[in-house]
Amino acid sequence: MILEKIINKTIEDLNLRKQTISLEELELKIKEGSYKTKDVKSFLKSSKDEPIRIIAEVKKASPSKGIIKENFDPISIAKEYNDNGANAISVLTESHFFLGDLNYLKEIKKFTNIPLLRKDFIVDKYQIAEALVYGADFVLLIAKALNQDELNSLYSYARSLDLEVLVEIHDLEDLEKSLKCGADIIGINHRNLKTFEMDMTLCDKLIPLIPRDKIIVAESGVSDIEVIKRLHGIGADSFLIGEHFMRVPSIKNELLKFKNSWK
Ligand SMILES: O=C(O)c1ccccc1NCC(=O)[C@H](O)[C@H](O)COP(=O)(O)O
Repeated sequence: MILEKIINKTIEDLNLRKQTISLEELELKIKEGSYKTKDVKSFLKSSKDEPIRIIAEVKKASPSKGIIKENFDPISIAKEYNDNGANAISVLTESHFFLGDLNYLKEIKKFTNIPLLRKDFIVDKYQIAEALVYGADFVLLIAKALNQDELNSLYSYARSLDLEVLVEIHDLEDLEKSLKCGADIIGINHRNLKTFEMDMTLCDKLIPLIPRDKIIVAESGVSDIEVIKRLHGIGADSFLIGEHFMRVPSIKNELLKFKNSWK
């Protein structure tokens, strides 16, 4: 199963990185440094002035599609996102299956004025401390990859560092877990991470069950202005879009089109 495979590899890598710098050392760095995070919720919550919020992803490859973007330049992609109305940038940092890199976060942080998401398979506090040190403003926690205690503990740890958390769900059981851990930002991933199957009707089933004060992010498979309009109409605040932006001739045009789709 792909999710298990990714997580096993993640843990292997993590154990290697811990030999170079320990969690205690990372935490000391955080204590002695000045790592200020942005107010992520204000960037992701739909408002009258700006109803459609976009989290644009820097994504070279994926387990379901293989290489998505040849001649991948994460810096110029992130610049285009930052300069053309994206509300946040999702930076894939997983290196084996998505060909991401933690250093992309650090580099992208230097010139962006919108929040950065560390998009990875987080199973350990260590990755959360790393996320802050490398420049993230928020982290992804995947409900399907964690039991309730793990989710609660990683969530609290992230919040204790002032990192916001996007809790990703795919079904009712995940939704219950996300609410129990106190998530304020809930991502509904249309993609089943175990089978890669897409269910673009998932928001219709899950959004009505989510308290109205939560920020809702529709994730994966979004490439169409009609889908954005429809999902916004039923309550989605933000849209996490990766592959589509990697394939279009002009990210700028596509971002503008999506952001204005409510008009
Ligand atoms: O993208 C995949 O194939 C994938 C496979 C297994 C686990 C996670 C996966 N993707 C992570 C994501 O959630 C997406 O990168 C993100 O939602 C953007 O999706 P898309 O717009 O479809 O690229």
